Amino acid sequence: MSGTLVLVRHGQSDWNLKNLFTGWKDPDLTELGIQEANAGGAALADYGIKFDVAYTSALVRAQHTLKLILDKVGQPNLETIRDQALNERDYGDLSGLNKDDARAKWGEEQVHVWRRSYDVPPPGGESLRDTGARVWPYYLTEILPRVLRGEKVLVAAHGNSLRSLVMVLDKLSKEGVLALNLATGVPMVYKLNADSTVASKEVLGDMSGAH
Ligand SMILES: O=C(O)[C@H](O)COP(=O)(O)O
Repeated sequence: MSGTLVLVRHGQSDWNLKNLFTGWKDPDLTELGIQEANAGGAALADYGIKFDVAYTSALVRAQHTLKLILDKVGQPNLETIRDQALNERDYGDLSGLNKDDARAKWGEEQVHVWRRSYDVPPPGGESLRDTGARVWPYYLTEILPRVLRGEKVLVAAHGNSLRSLVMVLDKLSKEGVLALNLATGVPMVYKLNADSTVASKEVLGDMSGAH
């Protein structure tokens, strides 16, 4: 057994609440999002984990979530690395549009394909494959070596940047990833084998509400 990798999607953002495509836009957390981040931190505190390092994106909703979690686990000054490689998928021309308006304009199926498929990008944006093409190399070169050295690593990021990682860790197919949704603020605790494969996965909360 090597180290521990904890992945958590940011809490609800202001644009999540307004049902707007967000991508690389930079809204902060709502009051509910703050509560969700605190709940995720409390679950990790109850789990009894102490982290060696934390990673997050260049976007404030993930950075704020991370700060709240670190406060809850009693590590407010933990080494934290921010990198845009962990940013949410770029939603391109859809950024800022209401998701229901988009469904009315382009149809339910087309919007679902843009949001959840593996290799179909939204107009002017990134597909999940495009997102993974920046997330996975960053994970391999920066994060995984520290986990394999036995460190406990926390990553606070986004629904789709984390879906691109979870897809590989959980060995999901292109078809399987269509149904993968990550709830806001719910930590996923991975223990890895020496060969970087997943030894165990624990979800510290209710992932069923994810959509
Ligand atoms: O970027 C966004 O709009 C959200 O963070 C994720 O959106 P999605 O769940 O529609 O992919």
